[in-house]
Amino acid sequence: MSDVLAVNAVNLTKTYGPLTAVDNITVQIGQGEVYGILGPNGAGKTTFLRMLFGLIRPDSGTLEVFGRSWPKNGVSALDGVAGFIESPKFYPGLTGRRNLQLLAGLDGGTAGRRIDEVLEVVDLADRYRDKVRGYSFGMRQRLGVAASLLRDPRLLVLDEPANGLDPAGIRDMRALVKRLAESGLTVLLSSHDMGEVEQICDDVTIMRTGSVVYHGSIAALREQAPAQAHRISTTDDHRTETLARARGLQVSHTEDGLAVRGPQRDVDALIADIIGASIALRGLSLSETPLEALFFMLTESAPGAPTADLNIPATSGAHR
Ligand SMILES: Nc1ncnc2c1ncn2[C@@H]1O[C@H](COP(=O)(O)OP(=O)(O)OP(=O)(O)O)[C@@H](O)[C@H]1O
Repeated sequence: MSDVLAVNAVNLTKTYGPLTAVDNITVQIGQGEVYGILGPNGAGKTTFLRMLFGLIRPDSGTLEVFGRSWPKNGVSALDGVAGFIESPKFYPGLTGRRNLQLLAGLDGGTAGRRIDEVLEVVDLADRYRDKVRGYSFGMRQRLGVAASLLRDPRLLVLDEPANGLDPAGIRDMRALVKRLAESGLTVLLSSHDMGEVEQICDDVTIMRTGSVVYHGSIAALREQAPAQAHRISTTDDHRTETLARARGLQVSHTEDGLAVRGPQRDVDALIADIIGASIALRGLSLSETPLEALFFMLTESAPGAPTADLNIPATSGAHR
């Protein structure tokens, strides 16, 4: 496999009037990687993908896909790239197979011969005769992946593929993306869900209001994640806080009580202390997972603060 990066975006910026949607970001994805672009709504993920597909032009910076760029190579910059931004669109009155035939006709080449194979890959082989209007949202998303696979891509780009799916649809879509990734395809997936990216991707760029706040491996990010908090609410949170601190636990205040972090045995001892002190326990639950907590810290706190606190410079984990 060549050393050429699947995606090499350097110092990309895109503005809309006064708004900087993407602010000087660098994203480098090796061939065969399963890469996540993660961020809350408005972070700039879709704007980045639009630039990658040549739908909009960056104000500055360079973007190469397998060594090709729009300014130098025009539309052939997209050779080997397939995917969809937001939701794929189909003719609802035509069957899934007919829709794929029309797309294969536009693509030419060997695409037409791959229709049955790609329907099989996305688990729609038994529904290909049905009209798309009868498909669930998840089936349409999977048909979108099938349409992308018709082009036999080397890079598959998926913009929030699990968005709007029910739990079963999310499970099926994740399983599909994992299978595709295992087949050696380079996958670029945008998402606002840390759990999804953690399950599927090896590496991630986390964005917030147009900027990169982290890029590197999920494994390196996991090492920085804080301990999972227990959310506790009682009839006397003030005394509970004193008891928790006496146990050496970290305590912060939440909307409905306290968030307590520390070794499980100390949390267990605290619960016994609370009951021993005749304080009634009203609620006890685990907060978001450590990586989710880290994601919120990176994307929601004051600019500059999270990365400093967590010792994660925005450019940490540079993998080349
Ligand atoms: N065509 C446009 N004109 C003006 N502003 C835009 C345009 N496209 C995007 N923006 C703005 O750029 C910012 C980034 O939007 P973008 O859609 O890239 O974010 P995102 O991370 O994909 O979020 P979402 O998950 O909500 O799609 C937002 O503030 C958005 O309102």
